[in-house]
Amino acid sequence: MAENQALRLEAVGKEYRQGENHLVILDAAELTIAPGEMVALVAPSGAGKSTLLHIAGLLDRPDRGEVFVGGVACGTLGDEKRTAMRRQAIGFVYQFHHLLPEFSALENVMLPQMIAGLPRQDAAARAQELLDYMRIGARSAHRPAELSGGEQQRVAIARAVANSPHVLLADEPTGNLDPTTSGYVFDALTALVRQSGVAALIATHNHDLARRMDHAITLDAGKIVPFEMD
Ligand SMILES: Nc1ncnc2c1ncn2[C@@H]1O[C@H](COP(=O)(O)OP(=O)(O)OP(=O)(O)O)[C@@H](O)[C@H]1O
Repeated sequence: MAENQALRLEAVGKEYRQGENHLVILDAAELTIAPGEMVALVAPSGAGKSTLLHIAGLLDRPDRGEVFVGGVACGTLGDEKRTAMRRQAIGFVYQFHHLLPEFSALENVMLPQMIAGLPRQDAAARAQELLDYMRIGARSAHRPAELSGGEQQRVAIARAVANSPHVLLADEPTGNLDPTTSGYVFDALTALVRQSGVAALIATHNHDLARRMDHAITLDAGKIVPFEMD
């Protein structure tokens, strides 16, 4: 891949048709995110934020254009290869942690690695390392219900990068936290992105967080354009 392109959207188009209605969500949209770069996606409700994240995350296919993940063109991949690519090369973080309640923090971070075929011991070592990095290593035996909201979200972030993905997609990753906790979790997320070299696209309505990223973008009539903050 081009050194500076962990995620690239090239001339991406997406429309929804419902009866007479014809909704253009993405129109020749262009986006490139380099390894270790953080891009804020700040878009009003209904502008197409989820559509963009789903297309970048290979959960949905564009009508036109191409998505490159780690330099690989994903448009022509069959369903099985896309799923494998999604599991290996893309990490997701949501507003709510979606951790598995019956497993410990460590096991939650081990699981995606074991699904990818890593031996249990190696997965455990990597999971502990990531939890330590997220400053939650001492809580690795706790189940999600025994963790605070900020701690749960740290585990979810560690899980998202467990397979060393090229791309991290996050949808309001601190949206459920109070401002102080949100700031701490965002600090940990930033350190992890910089250290791991994952390319991060982070949807947020929080302008303070958006300001702390490398760029902020928004959607305007289907185009991806810079978001101007006041
Ligand atoms: N499968 C679909 N069929 C028809 N219209 C859809 C479909 N999915 C989304 N839309 C419409 O496309 C537009 C963009 O949807 P999307 O979910 O991407 O918005 P969003 O920016 O993520 O909004 P929010 O922040 O409220 O979740 C909306 O007007 C939505 O109603």
